[in-house]
Amino acid sequence: MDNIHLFFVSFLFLVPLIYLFKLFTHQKGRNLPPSPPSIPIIGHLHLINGHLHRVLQHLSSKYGPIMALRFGSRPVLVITSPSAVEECFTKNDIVLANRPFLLSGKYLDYDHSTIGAAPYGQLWRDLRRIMTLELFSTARLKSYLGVREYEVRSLIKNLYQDSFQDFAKVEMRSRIQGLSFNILMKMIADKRFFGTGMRDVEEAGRFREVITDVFEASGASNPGDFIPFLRWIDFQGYEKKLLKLQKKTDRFSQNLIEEIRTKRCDSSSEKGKGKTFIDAMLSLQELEPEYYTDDIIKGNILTLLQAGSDTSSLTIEWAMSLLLNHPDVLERARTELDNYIGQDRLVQETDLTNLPYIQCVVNETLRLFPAGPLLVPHEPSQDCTIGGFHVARGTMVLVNAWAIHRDPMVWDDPLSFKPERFEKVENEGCRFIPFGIGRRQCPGSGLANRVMGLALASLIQCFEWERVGEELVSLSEGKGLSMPKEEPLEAMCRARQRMSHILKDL
Ligand code: HEM
Repeated sequence: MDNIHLFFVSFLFLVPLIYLFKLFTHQKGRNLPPSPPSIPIIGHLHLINGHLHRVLQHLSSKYGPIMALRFGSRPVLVITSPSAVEECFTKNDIVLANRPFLLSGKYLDYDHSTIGAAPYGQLWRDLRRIMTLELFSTARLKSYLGVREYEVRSLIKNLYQDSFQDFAKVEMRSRIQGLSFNILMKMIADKRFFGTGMRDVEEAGRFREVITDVFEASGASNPGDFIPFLRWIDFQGYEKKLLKLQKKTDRFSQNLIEEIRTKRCDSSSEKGKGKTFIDAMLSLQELEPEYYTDDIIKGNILTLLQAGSDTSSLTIEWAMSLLLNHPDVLERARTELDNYIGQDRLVQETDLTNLPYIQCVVNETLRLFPAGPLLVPHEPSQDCTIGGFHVARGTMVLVNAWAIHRDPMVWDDPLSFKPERFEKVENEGCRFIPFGIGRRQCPGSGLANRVMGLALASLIQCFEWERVGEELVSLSEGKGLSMPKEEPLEAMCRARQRMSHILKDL
């Protein structure tokens, strides 16, 4: 046997042996969570075929609500019970506030320098503070109320033009995506794209497609993240794909920054400095240019668009699909609106606190179809215990919110769509976690709830809705981290007679 063959044979035998030895010595004497049998090198990766949240739910039903897996060389912990979630994000909240380093974070999060991907530390704290102040505080949300109402009205007006005479078949996905994208773009760059008839629409359309690709490429979908050897050879060309995506998103966000920079230069007065997220970041850049670089700004623009636009629009699309399949629920929501608002004006965002059933519909949709079915992966910065089990530093922790939301031990009749279940309890605790929990929980939940509530309420108040055919709207899930509906929603829509006098003047 020549040297090369000898090298490969020893490699084949030695690697699994070293791996098993390391595993054994590290784990000896520790109380480890239950785990399915694994295969050397790949661990449990061979079990992952299909939607990850579904596969993990199936495995957890056999191995328990705190289950250990290994994706190649990376240990993974899967949490599927409210009590374990509570322990993770109360006692262990700081330890678990870290994020794992994944390859997508290198390219799409500019070396993990965005609020979503940054490790728990100073940069993350600074970004979270800035975003709370500039985008998510109650005062900030109030100042953007006009933007949200304007965009929802545009959606309604647009639908009215198609449906004022009779029932018309309408495609909903692109309309709703345009709504949430425009709202975010106004907050980020004081710009709206869709519905303007501007040349930017094409550019934004392309960018929206890129965002969908980003969702597909982000997170735990790259085998090279788990088996380092595959990364060396760029298995399936994943790294190349990320690089290509990064180039596209980079150009888009750099252009936005340059536009605002030029506006700020043209106007020397403070008044010329706008109130957008980019303005806020550029003001900070003037004070600390080496800390708040263009790359940091670009990464966070992309994060906001990725985290904020598809999540809300997909949820509205799921909600409309569920309502079409449950006309009784739709009717009850409409009665609530008619009773409280009447027919002399359009519903406004400030009405939402008086429309509890609409909020129940939103919550029930988020329970069945959470846009982050596994939240975003967490990673303990030091060894800790969860449910009495030892969890090593560096383990990727996945919380299966989707499975908890559908657990019959936790919810009554969990697979049925029953918004009224949210009428009884004020605080659902750790069994309802569509926005995560703890210090890394979604900072955009207030914004999302306002947009989803107002959009749904307006669609219900102004239009009659029917399914395109006899059969129910399909509720199959498509590919992607945010669990989109597989087929874009189409529905029959007709403007309500009693609202026509308002709709025709929009
Ligand atoms: C239906 C709408 C939404 C859902 C279901 C949702 C869900 C989530 C979830 C599950 C997480 C991860 C929490 C964790 O790690 O435990 C998250 C994080 C995040 N979300 Fe949302 N989100 C929504 C809308 C938004 C909006 C509108 C924005 C902003 C415009 C936003 C911005 C973020 C950011 C920046 C993070 C990362 C936070 C961090 O790591 O510190 N989200 N979201």
